[in-house]
Amino acid sequence: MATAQLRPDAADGLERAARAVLPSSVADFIGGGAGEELTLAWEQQAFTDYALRPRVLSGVDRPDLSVSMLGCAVSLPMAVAPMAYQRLVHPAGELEAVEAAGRAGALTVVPMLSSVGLEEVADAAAGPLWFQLYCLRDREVVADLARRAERAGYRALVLTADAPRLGSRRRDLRNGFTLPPGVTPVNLPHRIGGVPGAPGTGASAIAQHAAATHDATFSWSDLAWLRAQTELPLVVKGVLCAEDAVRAADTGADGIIVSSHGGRQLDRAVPSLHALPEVAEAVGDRCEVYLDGGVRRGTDILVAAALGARAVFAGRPVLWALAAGGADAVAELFAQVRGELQEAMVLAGRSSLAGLDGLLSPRRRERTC
Ligand SMILES: Cc1cc2nc3c(=O)[nH]c(=O)nc-3n(C[C@H](O)[C@H](O)[C@H](O)COP(=O)(O)O)c2cc1C
Ligand SMILES: CC(C)CC(=O)C(=O)O
Repeated sequence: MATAQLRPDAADGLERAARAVLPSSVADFIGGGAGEELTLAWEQQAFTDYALRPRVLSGVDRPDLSVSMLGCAVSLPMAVAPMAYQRLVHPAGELEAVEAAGRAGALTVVPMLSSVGLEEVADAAAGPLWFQLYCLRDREVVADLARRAERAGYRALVLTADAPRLGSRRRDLRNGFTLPPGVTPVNLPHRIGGVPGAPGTGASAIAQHAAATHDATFSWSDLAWLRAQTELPLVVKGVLCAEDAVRAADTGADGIIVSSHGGRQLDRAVPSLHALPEVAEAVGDRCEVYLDGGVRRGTDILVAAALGARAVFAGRPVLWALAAGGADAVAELFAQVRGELQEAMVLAGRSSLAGLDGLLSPRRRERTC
């Protein structure tokens, strides 16, 4: 697909273009959420609960979009969220997204369940990488992945804490979602790497794999154990309240990603944007605070930054872009978001993301949740 076609409407246009080329079960896996998909819908709606209060005659011509993410200098405060099995949407999988993000000056979180090996991804990357881990029953596998990521040059570890089991994703259950041949969790050792297929059984293969490998007993003491396994900065992903944010900071986390997992885990969970202010206030300068969920355009980044996020992560739009046009389309998505953020900052009279006090006005209407 020619990238010029993507310009008019990056978020929606990319999804349409991707759906035209993807098998419907894969599009459902990407686009779907848990339960009635209420949190999935709320994630994007939450951004419309805020209006911007622009300042005029501020003389802002070229706003500074750069930020440091746990010591990684990036030129855009939007990074790629960890998303499993990217070869589902593009033959080069994670390599393609990492190339585009690097080109755009953005950071990428490579998922534990990548479909290209974590070392191969690191070798190909131009930009900074973090590595994501799930809370697995087999602690030795977790420790070994942490060591491999450190050796390969990843700059931080992200522990996804909101998936003691997989949320009930009804679309995947209905479709009997399976991974096609050649798309496998290559980072995992053989003993836990198999993802059983379930076509026609009404079961989701990835839910079965998570049931066999994720550990719901993983707790704060295990986070302390992981902290002791690595010199890398440690980020906890999936925090949605002040209490857990403080606990994470007390246990040695360096960063927190406020996230509802894109509405894919606990349905009716508070959308991440609504949880962000209490988390940011609770941890102050003790941890770097990030957000994902529903970020689709430059103005979303501005709202999240004004509520306390140092940077944001984008999930589904990157996969839609990857499916629609590979690295070029992902790069185009980043370019579009960069342009939108620059425009919004000039028009709002804000020269940097650190100076957003007084930018937001709550919209006076019923909250959506
Ligand atoms: C297809 C897909 C796969 C995902 N896989 C993972 C994963 O392996 N690990 C993880 O921590 N989060 C995973 N996520 C959640 C994302 O990291 C992120 O929290 C979410 O997509 C953000 O919401 P957004 O899609 O609205 O941007 C996945 C999300 C999608 C859509
Ligand atoms: C394969 C899954 C464990 C990854 C995923 O879909 C998710 O985390 O949302």
